[in-house]
Amino acid sequence: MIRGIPAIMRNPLAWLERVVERHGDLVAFPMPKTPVLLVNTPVGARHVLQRNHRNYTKATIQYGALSLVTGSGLLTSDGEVWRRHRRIMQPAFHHGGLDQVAISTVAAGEQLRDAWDQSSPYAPIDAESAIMRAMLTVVGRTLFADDLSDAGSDLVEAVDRALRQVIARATNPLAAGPLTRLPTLSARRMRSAVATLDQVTAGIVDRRRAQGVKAEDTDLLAVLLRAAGVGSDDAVTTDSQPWMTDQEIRDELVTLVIAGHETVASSLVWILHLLADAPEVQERLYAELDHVLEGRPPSWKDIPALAYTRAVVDEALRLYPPAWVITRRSAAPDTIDGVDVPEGTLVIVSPWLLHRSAKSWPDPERFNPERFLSDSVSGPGPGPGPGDRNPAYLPFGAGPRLCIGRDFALVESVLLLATLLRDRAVLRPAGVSQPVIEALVTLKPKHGLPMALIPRTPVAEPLHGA
Ligand code: HEM
Repeated sequence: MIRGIPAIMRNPLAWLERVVERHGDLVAFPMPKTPVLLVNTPVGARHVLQRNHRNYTKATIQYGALSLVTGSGLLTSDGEVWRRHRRIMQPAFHHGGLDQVAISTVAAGEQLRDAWDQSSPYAPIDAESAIMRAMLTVVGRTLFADDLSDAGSDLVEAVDRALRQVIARATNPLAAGPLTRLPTLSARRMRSAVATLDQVTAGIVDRRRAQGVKAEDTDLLAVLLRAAGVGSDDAVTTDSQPWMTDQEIRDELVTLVIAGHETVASSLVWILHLLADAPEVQERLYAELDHVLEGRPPSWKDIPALAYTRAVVDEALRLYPPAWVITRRSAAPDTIDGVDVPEGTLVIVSPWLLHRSAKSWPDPERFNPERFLSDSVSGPGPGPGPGDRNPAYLPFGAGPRLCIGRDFALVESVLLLATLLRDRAVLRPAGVSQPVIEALVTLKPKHGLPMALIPRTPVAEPLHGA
């Protein structure tokens, strides 16, 4: 594996594909100090993430590198700290708050349409950076009750800089450990990006402390501040100690800024890319949007009727899972799918591989939303869709560490897509080449994604079954 480091760093997705092609679905790497096991069977992946999750921690290179930016937020922490934080934060992700997510998403989508319209008549804009900023404003409004639009560009840029350093360290074990403390250019870049994140999150907290936390506030920041003893007599405490320190609040805000906008933006960008090359999927999607919305902006209550839109989102998450690799470390010896796993093994599960395996998906490379269409009459709302029945489908992970923002992300994705395309068509401009995938913390198009949104006439054909 050490000899393979340049290849991993150059193109980790191609490297993973080559490994399973040559060595099968359970691959043990002969590493001198740390045993490493790539697990590419649905049963094995679910064993690690779900069935025997207690034996698998996040003490991995991937999460160690990420924690240099997020500290011990929900994504990177383990054990008692993780359990306490998840319990405190879960209510802010309750379904009751999703209508606010819907309102903010549609508002951000309308702004995005304006940006497209203002670029000299229907010229392309870089969908990647525009969607990234839009999703950041949704996170700001819904989770922190704050307007992040002014800080947007700085924040997006700081997150990008920080995460590039994270991935450089995570894909190159030589860059981890004591080397991270050397005053290299990369370390300086990381420090300056983290300083920007610190500054923006401190600003969010200061503004909210000054404004006060009301008993009826249910946004995430209110929940965190209450746990730190702010704004109410019944603050969540144990032995008169607040449940959260200022540092813990900072770590969770940075975690949510990163986990909450970059992932959703990544999935939306790949949806536009896939749609641009699939006229028949566009046609069916537009037929549903015309039928349900009749040209008006969507709202929360339209979601159950937007079943095909949701299937497009699910299928894009299959082909381009933003979290393309998930790692764990075994705490005690175990057996995965018949393979012995010594204590301390670094286990790698890749949704990218599992989602494109011909053993689990017929015609796996094809963009075919139909495979996710529900048989149910009411259509899917937020929450698990029919695709979740396939054990090889893990875009949001599995088990107790399942993404806390899954329903939040699905509402955002369905409604942003519906807002953008309710009377527009997405088009890859002539001369713009296919994007090159860059596997960073999420999957990104290497040089952005220039796309045009052009007005379209309503689809004449009635929707099948409508
Ligand atoms: C399409 C969008 C998203 C995808 C594909 C995604 C994917 C994932 C995955 C795979 C995990 C599990 C990682 C592991 O097991 O190691 C995860 C965890 C997490 N996600 Fe997401 N996520 C998305 C959106 C969001 C959003 C919108 C938020 C917040 C608003 C969020 C916050 C988190 C947090 C805090 C965790 C850690 C949960 C825990 O361990 O308790 N994610 N996400």
